[in-house]
Amino acid sequence: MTDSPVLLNKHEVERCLSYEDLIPRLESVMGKFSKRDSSEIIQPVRSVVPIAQHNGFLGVMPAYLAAEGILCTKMVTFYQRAEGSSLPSTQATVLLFDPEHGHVTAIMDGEAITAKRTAAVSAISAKLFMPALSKVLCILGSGQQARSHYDVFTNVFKFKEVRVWSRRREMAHRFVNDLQGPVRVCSSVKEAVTGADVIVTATGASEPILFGEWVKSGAHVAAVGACRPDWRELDDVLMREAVVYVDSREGATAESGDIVLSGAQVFAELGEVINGSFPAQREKTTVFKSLGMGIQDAVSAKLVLEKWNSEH
Ligand SMILES: NC(=O)c1ccc[n+]([C@@H]2O[C@H](COP(=O)([O-])OP(=O)(O)OC[C@H]3O[C@@H](n4cnc5c(N)ncnc54)[C@H](O)[C@@H]3O)[C@@H](O)[C@H]2O)c1
Ligand SMILES: O=C(O)[C@@H]1CCCCN1
Repeated sequence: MTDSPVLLNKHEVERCLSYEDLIPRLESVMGKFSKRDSSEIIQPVRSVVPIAQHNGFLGVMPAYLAAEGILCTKMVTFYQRAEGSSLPSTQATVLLFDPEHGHVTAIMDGEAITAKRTAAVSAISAKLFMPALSKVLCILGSGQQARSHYDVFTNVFKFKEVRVWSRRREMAHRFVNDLQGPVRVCSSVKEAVTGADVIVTATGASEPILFGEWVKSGAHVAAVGACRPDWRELDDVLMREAVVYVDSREGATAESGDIVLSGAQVFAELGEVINGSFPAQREKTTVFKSLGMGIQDAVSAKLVLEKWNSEH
């Protein structure tokens, strides 16, 4: 008989996962992924089941990291919510397995993992691609991802000014009221992004909200939303003028409306830059198009379980 799986709720997962531990693990696994060595990492593009009646999707995200002994899958639902809805748009559960025997070792909340690992990967992109003397950070959106991006970006970097825009101004004010530091609420995307060095787009938009004509030359955009092949956050001008980096080329080709519909060329994966096989073109306008990967959830879940095991 195997032991029952460990069950970890959102609070426990949040407590056991620090950006300090997460960032180097993500850099390492994304570098390994980009070597495409299937004896080391297997991670197919996620399977997505549309839930058309309810404007939602179910995604299944398996990954096997042989050398680290991690077998994992995340199951994630994401919905386009009506404006004003208080329901979360993204919900997830992560399962860790014993790779040798196949039983489940842990079942944990995936919302905290999704929030933190996505923001940590965006911070890695900013570390590589943002202008050398970046002073102004702008966040578009005021939901879960906006919050985790605020946390890690203000922790890892020192910005002189942080701005936020949300389609409902009162939500931007609520976002700011929950934070410690000063943040300027902007009333339009144009106002928010003008002159910004780093722009995070973390919205549920399915049409472009960020236009290239507003983006300062040399700025870095970490684009987190628009994770369906017919959804957009960024316009064609921005996509065609920027140097475009992605987390996974296969994922981007299958799922990113910003890439597929604009016809933009992908320059490199983040892992390829980490490995030194492609350069970080920091002096140019850059877009990091994030879609999310099972390997990111897998190393995050392993960190959570290691920390929890060390305490019990
Ligand atoms: N790249 C990844 O790995 C990854 C991971 C998780 C979530 N996401 C995506 O990131 C986005 C944000 O996720 P979240 O969990 O923060 O969601 P959330 O529901 O907590 O927040 C969504 C934000 O987007 C805004 N928004 C919704 N529709 C909009 C529209 N049409 N125009 C402008 N703003 C709009 C909302 O007002 C809110 O501020 C979603 O698209 C989600 O699918 C990506
Ligand atoms: O990688 C993820 O977890 C997310 C879930 C929501 C849609 C986009 N990708």
